[in-house]
Amino acid sequence: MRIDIVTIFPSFFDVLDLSLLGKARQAGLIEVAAHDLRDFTHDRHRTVDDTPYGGGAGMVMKPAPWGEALDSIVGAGESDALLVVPSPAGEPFTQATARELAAEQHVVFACGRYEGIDQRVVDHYATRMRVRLISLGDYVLNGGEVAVMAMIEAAGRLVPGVVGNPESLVEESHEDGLLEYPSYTKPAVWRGLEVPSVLLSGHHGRVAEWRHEQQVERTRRVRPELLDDDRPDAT
Ligand SMILES: NC(=O)c1ccno1
Repeated sequence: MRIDIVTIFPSFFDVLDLSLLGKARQAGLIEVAAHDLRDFTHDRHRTVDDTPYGGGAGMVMKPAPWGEALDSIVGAGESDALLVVPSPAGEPFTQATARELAAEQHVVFACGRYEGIDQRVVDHYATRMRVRLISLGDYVLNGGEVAVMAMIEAAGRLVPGVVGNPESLVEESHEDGLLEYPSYTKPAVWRGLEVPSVLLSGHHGRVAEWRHEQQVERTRRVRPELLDDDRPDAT
């Protein structure tokens, strides 16, 4: 999987050299490159924004630097790459979205700042490639960088070979539509709190049943909307 990120803060993504994703990059499972949008400006101040047509507060990111930056990544014609633009106006980012991104060969992330990117950038590239506006949630960030970091983390860990034990990806929140069950490790008693006895029973069938019950109970309590009516275990 190849990831390109266009941002005015490329060093923000230096952290991707660490931990699991860092190892995945060293192993060649994921390639990541951050590009400075200001490298695609031509004035002394390396200007990337201007006042909005129609007035209003804030500044809008100019289309020209974006066009040069994105063309430097995907070329001048059509592209099979996916352009992702983090935006509060986008579709919700879910585990299913993470899986979809993980299956892509090439994802280009466009990190907007200020009041956003001139709409014509999205409109133009939508004629040449797939474009998705994606939102982390119903709140506004100062820019797309934090959202892109979360998306890269969520999708990157699903790329085959990145996580050592693929089994650990299966029993996680949202993978099967439920929140994950509570986990425990040694000691069996900690500050007077005991590990549920079923987990000490060695009876795998009972442990699996208890864990599923815990998933349904936690989901019903915290995220009842995830328990759609036709789930057999939603009753
Ligand atoms: N909610 C979001 O994903 C977002 C992206 C940029 N600003 O907000």
